[in-house]
Amino acid sequence: MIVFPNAKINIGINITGRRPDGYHNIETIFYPVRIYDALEALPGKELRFNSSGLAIPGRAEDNLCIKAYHLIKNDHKLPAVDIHLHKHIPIGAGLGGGSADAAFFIRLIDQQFELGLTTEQKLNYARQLGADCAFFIESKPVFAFEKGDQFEPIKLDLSKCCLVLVMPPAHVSTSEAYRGVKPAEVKYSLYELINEPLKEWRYFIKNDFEESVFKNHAVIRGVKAALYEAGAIYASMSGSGASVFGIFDKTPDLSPLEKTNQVFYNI
Ligand SMILES: C[C@](O)(CO)[C@H](O)COP(=O)(O)OP(=O)(O)OC[C@H]1O[C@@H](n2ccc(N)nc2=O)[C@H](O)[C@@H]1O
Ligand SMILES: Nc1ncnc2c1ncn2[C@@H]1O[C@H](COP(=O)(O)OP(=O)(O)OP(=O)(O)O)[C@@H](O)[C@H]1O
Repeated sequence: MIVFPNAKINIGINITGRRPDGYHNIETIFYPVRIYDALEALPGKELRFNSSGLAIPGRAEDNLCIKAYHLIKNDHKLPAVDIHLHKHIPIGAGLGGGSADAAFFIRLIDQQFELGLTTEQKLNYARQLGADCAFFIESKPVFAFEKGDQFEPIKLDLSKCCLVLVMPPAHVSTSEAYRGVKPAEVKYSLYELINEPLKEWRYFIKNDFEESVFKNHAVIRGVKAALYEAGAIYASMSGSGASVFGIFDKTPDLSPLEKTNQVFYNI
């Protein structure tokens, strides 16, 4: 069976507090976008993982798909599987690529081997693999809170807009990005702010990582500014960076950015 894990963007992130488990409480809007990996798993002689496309840092046995396999195998009888991942979602981008692979792997194993997992069971496996992972079990627009793995569905449809994503030549570590932010309670929740008209978002909806990440990576700040100059209605870094998305009412001309960045149109 083959599945196509998609990336996400975060529209706003408020980091509201530190948790006793070392993580942070956040609020964010997750929105699925059309940048995909391809992931195949077939019953095999032994558990194997290989990949093509973008090089994935780290050892194959630490890949989140392998971790997901072991997690499910603790509770269910599973045959060995031969996994192939074609990696296309930029890594270290704030697009949740690794988390998407893990969640789609859980979905694939459930279907292929008819485990009959409930959504709640799949969410529980995903939550053990990473904070972003649970979102990809359903991969629908949601307001997320606590660690970013509890959800409230929202009605948000940007399909009439042109979404553009720019990946600059920079890499941001998620844990380092969290260390750079001083958590603060918010007066108005993103759950309400997201209902404001799109043209107002730039004045109210912020990503708390931007301030400290922009200090260390001027190139990312520059990309956001360039998107507004090109006519974006709203632009923001996604997650802890380094990618930046822009929402436009028509396809912008970003050819100057294409010289030094990877640009994805109509995501
Ligand atoms: C920045 C976001 O992408 C926004 O959606 C996520 O919060 C990050 O999610 P993720 O990459 O799946 O995060 P994990 O792999 O679970 O954790 C990586 C590191 O980020 C920090 N972390 C993550 C999530 C969270 N709510 N609080 C944290 O402090 C922790 O230091 C953790 O060691
Ligand atoms: N299937 C995978 N694809 C990509 N990275 C993976 C995968 N499995 C494990 N990893 C590890 O996770 C790290 C980055 O993961 P990912 O691509 O999710 O980060 P990101 O784009 O910064 O997303 P986010 O911060 O939103 O979770 C890589 O450095 C790699 O070592």
